[in-house]
Amino acid sequence: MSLHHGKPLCVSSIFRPGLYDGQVAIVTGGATGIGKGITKELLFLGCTVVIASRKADRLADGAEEIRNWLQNTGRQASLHVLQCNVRKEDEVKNLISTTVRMFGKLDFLVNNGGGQFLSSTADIRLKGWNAVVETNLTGTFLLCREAYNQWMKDHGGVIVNMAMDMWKGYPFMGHSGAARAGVVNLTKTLGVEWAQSNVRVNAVAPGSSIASPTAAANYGNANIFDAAAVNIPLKRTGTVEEVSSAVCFLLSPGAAFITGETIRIDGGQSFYITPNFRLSEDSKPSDVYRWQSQFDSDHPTGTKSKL
Ligand SMILES: CCC/C=C/C(=O)SCCNC(=O)CCNC(=O)[C@H](O)C(C)(C)COP(=O)([O-])OP(=O)([O-])OC[C@H]1O[C@@H](n2cnc3c(N)ncnc32)[C@H](O)[C@@H]1OP(=O)([O-])[O-]
Ligand SMILES: NC(=O)C1=CN([C@@H]2O[C@H](COP(=O)(O)OP(=O)(O)OC[C@H]3O[C@@H](n4cnc5c(N)ncnc54)[C@H](OP(=O)(O)O)[C@@H]3O)[C@@H](O)[C@H]2O)C=CC1
Repeated sequence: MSLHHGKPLCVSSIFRPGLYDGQVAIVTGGATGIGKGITKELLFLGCTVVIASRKADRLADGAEEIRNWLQNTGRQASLHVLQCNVRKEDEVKNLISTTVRMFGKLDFLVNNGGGQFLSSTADIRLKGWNAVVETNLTGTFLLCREAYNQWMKDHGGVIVNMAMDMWKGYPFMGHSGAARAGVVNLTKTLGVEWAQSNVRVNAVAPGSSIASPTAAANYGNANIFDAAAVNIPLKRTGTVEEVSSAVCFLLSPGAAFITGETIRIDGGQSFYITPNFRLSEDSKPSDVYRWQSQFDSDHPTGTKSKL
């Protein structure tokens, strides 16, 4: 246990220290929110981690914070930063080839980077639809394909993709719901196709409830995640650590016989009834369709013929 301002810093990864010694991982979106949590835990467990996303300043700030955090645990971070927009094929190719060149291998890929904006589906412009689908589905596809073709096909590896609570559709995030459903399906396909190369491919599906300041800023509402708690059977929002531990499990030998799977991390939210974003209270009941009885002669459109 190391000291932090004279006090022991409590680090509580459930996994054994050194579990990922000598391993190399890429975590997209690894400088903020959930991705930062995953990066910290992988580093703490001994992994070399490359974090990658669009914004250089975000990557630099996140890396500095992570390095300081890890130093307080008494470990040296093998943390590296590469700029990459997952929507750009050349940048994805470069991310994988640079990582393999620098570290000699690639054991883990965590496709965490992504997101969307809130909008009724009727109002989404084609450019916005494409931006969200390219970020979440096409970006995941490109990273998986390049990781496989450039390294994992011949050496094995583990991939974890990011889905969301879109199981009942996702009102006001129709673009992302559709893209993440695609990610879940792609995960199953790759789990089967790449099993022959000893590559496992799984996903996690956090509920709409993993509080992080960067995520909340995306919606211009710092409290957006608090509203979710009433809809969660476990009666609270989730933490980045709770997503990270599921990711670390899927990457670990403990999950050696799991592939093509998506794990829900949502406190039971997706099995419960209410979505985060509700329809207008003004909406009227919909039209009813029913058979009319042959005796219903009073009904203006009733039929007297036998059904
Ligand atoms: C809370 C519930 C659960 C939370 C789950 C989470 O995931 S938390 C994680 C939360 N974190 C994240 O989600 C972070 C990552 N997310 C993002 O960076 C963005 O949401 C992105 C995915 C749209 C990419 O953005 P970008 O800047 O690279 O995109 P671009 O410049 O290439 O073109 C974009 C086009 O999309 C449209 N459009 C964009 N915004 C809006 C809007 N507010 N309104 C309407 N439309 C909007 C617009 O058409 C625009 O083009 P235009 O018509 O203006 O020429
Ligand atoms: N928080 C939640 O409740 C939930 C989150 N999720 C998903 O989990 C993931 C992490 O979200 P969270 O940490 O909460 O939110 P953040 O907004 O903090 O994280 C999003 C990350 O993705 C990166 N990113 C966005 N677009 C791209 C791109 N085109 N190329 C590369 N990187 C990109 C961003 O970095 P940069 O801006 O530098 O590119 C940022 O680091 C996302 O996919 C999100 O949609 C899913 C369900 C629920």
